[in-house]
Amino acid sequence: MMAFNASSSPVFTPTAQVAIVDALVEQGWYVGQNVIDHELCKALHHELLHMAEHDALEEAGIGRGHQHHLRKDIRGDAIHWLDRESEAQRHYLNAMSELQQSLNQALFLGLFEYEAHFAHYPAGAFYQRHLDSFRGRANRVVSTVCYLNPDWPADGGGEMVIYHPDAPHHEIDRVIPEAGTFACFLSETIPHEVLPTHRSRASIAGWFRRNASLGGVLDPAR
Ligand SMILES: O=C(O)CCC(=O)C(=O)O
Ligand SMILES: [Fe+2]
Repeated sequence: MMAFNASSSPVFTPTAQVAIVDALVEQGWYVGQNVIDHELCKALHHELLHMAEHDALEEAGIGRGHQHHLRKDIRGDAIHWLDRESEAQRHYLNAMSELQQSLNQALFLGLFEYEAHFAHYPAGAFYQRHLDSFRGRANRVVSTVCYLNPDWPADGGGEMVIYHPDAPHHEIDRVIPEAGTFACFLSETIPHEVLPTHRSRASIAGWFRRNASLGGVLDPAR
C-alpha cells in the first residue's frame, strides 16, 4: 500500500472549513473544488483501487439492520468502511473530526460521531435520487463526499446531482467527481443522486451522526 506522510500538508485548504460552515448555514449544502489535499486523495484512491482489485469490497445495500438488502436497481456501488487502518485514512478522519467541531460550534448540531466508507462505482453503476436520512430519525445529520478520481473526463458521467430541498426535481448543482472536490450537505433535506458513470468512479461518502435512541435501543452505527 502506498505510504502517506501525514506531516506533509493539511487535509483542507485553510479557507475551506469556514466556507463549508458558512454554506451549510446559508443554503444547506456546499461544493468546493481543489479543497482536499491531492496527495491524500492519491493515497486514498490507491487504497480503494487495491481493495477493488482484490475483491475486498462489499456490495452496498439500502436500509439498516434487518431491512438491509441489495438493490442494484437503486445503487450499484461496492464499499469498505473506513477503519483507520492506514495513515491516509487516519489523516482524513482526523480532518473530519475538526470539521465536526466547527460544525458543532457554528450550528449547535450536537454531532456525535462520523462514519464513512470508500465507494467504488464500476462503469454503468449509479445511485438513484435519495435522502441520506429520514426526517425525525435524527441519525445522519450532515453528509460528506470526497472524490478521488484524477483527470475525470468531460464525458465520464457519474456526476452527483443536488436537488432543491423544497422541489426535489429542481436541479441546483451537478458535481463532477474529480479528485480534490468535496461536497457536504444536510442529510435530512437535500435530495441527491449519482448519474450512471461511464468509467470506474471512486469516492468516500461519510456522515456526521447524532446518537439516536430508538425506544431505548441505540441506533446501530451501520
Ligand atoms: O458518491 C456520491 O457522489 C454520492 C453518494 C451517495 O449519495 C451516498 O453514498 O449516499
Ligand atoms: Fe447519498
